[in-house]
Amino acid sequence: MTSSRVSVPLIEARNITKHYDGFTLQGVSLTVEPGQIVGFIGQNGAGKSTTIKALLGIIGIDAGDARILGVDARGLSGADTAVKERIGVVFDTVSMPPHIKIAEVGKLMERAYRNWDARVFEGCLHRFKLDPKKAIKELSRGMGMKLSLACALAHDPQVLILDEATAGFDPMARDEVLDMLREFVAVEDAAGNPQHAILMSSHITSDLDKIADTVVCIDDGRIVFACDKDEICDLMGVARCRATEVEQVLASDQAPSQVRVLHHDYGVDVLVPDRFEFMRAFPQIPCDRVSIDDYMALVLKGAVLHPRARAQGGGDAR
Ligand SMILES: Nc1ncnc2c1ncn2[C@@H]1O[C@H](COP(=O)(O)OP(=O)(O)OP(=O)(O)O)[C@@H](O)[C@H]1O
Repeated sequence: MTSSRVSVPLIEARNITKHYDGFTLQGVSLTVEPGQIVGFIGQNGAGKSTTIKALLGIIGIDAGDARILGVDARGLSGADTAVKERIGVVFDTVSMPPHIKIAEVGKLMERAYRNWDARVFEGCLHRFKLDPKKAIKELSRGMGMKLSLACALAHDPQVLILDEATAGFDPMARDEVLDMLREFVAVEDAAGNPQHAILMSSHITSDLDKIADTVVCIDDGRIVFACDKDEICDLMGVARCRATEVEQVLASDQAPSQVRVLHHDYGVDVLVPDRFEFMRAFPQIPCDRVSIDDYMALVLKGAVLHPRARAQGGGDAR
């Protein structure tokens, strides 16, 4: 942020609850500030799409508060078109009539959106190598997603909400899309204040490693962590220990009050808060950069040990 101005979240969920038979979204809170890309992760069925639909007012919520651009999600469908135009949404499926051609999509969108920018749309088609003469039914899944993203960007949104929208991209297209998302979120007003933000759910955590500022993880309807991505990926480490080395690490002054560990057949992964300090203290133990996948596995499947409590006669806990 280049300004000391207090920024208002562009997307905000506060304690949202939604009950389905067999699943409950339980007090989900998340915020996306101007200039931020927030990655939303979690296992299949964890509640990502339900949260996104609740934020967009596509489904009703039982309790809590969901807002985009300050507008209550409950009133979003009836909101001013000007508000809806400022929200770009891409799901993992294309919901357009199968027989129409890409060029016709542009014409239809031009009529639907006041701020439609045909040059942005055509620029996206060019970058994505999409042929305007192709019909929707002739597009592969990845091509359909590219078209949806082109449409979302061309109506000049302030926020982009992407639900598994990068799943169909090949590696080259993926890098192109990540660049476009970075460009989108870098837009500032004349005073240098960021104007745009992105919330994107994804199972492709390597994409989030590259572009997310914050990573929010949901599991079984609850938020389990919301972390600064750089803190995970740049500072933390995962020490690949043998069983005997774990005791050594836990007994050291370096050990924090809680240590997350994940047992494998071949050893034990130990999450360390500062991998550079750890490598100085234990040069013989390999310690890697933590990927978002590693961190999620350690949090969701690992155990928490309390070395200091153990030293004083306490035990281990989940
Ligand atoms: N309309 C619905 N009626 C009943 N249950 C639903 C409905 N929509 C979603 N669910 C349930 O809510 C839970 C969360 O689903 P959701 O689609 O939010 O998960 P997700 O995290 O997006 O998963 P994935 O990564 O597989 O897309 C699942 O158990 C799902 O079966």
